[in-house]
Amino acid sequence: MTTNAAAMGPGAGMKAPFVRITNASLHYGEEDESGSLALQGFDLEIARGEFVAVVGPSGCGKSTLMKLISGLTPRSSGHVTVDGVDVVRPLKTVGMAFQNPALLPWRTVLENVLLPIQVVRPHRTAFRQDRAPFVARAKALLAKVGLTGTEDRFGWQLSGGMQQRVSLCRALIHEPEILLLDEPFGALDAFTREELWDVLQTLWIERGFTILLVTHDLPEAVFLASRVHVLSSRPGRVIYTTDIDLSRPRQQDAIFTPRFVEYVHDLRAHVSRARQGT
Ligand SMILES: Nc1ncnc2c1ncn2[C@@H]1O[C@H](COP(=O)(O)OP(=O)(O)OP(=O)(O)O)[C@@H](O)[C@H]1O
Repeated sequence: MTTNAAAMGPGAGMKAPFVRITNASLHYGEEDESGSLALQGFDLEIARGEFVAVVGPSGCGKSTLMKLISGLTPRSSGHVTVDGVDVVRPLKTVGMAFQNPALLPWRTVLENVLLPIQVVRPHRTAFRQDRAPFVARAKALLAKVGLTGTEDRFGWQLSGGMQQRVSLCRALIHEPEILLLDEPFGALDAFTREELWDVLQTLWIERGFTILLVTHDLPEAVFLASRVHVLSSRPGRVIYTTDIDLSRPRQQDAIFTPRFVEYVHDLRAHVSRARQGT
């Protein structure tokens, strides 16, 4: 593995793992044949501020990994800690975005972005007392992703790419320490997707939070992440890890360079082997 600090970005050089998963398993339902063993013998460490991507065959447990780290579904065995805290219930320090932006249609863009603040303690109480700082924060985030002027519109009045930008703002409004992204750009056309790569990379470079990105798109993983993990077929575990030693900020042209293509080919070979179970 390579460890070029310039390429690794804000999280580079920080040793203590922010996320630590040790020999974890996650079993849905009963632990007999009626259930489903999604993850087994799972080990993973993510440094604070690191941008990590996870790729692997369909159904190998990538989304389950998100649930494991966020505490939405508890592990069946092993250890999972985030910032040294045992994950046994849903964490408040997590922001999440999915392939489907799932904006509430009766709420405006601004109200959608503010939703986590209105739901999650302790922000809820502070919000009731004084909305202004939160509204200012939401507007600043919308400006950051190029959506100034859309605050009073509804999600269904926006394009898919714009909705996904709103979803990113909603995931970030409570200033989470870790952002979990489950194929957030999977439903978008190629040009919009690449625009959002830039938006996400800029947000990460500026704010330095930890990101775990699940994606089927290998160029997306290589463009965005500093480290990519490949999972085995179900039950998933990490079978291959590579550091992406490309300088930041990465430009769209980078995807045509031989080194970029080499990373993608290497990952494709490992995912292909994982699919075949070899
Ligand atoms: N709530 C659930 N109850 C039972 N089994 C589940 C549940 N959620 C996921 N599974 C099973 O766990 C396994 C891993 O699912 P998961 O969604 O984590 O995979 P994935 O890698 O994200 O899939 P994909 O790449 O297709 O999105 C699959 O076999 C799936 O059917």
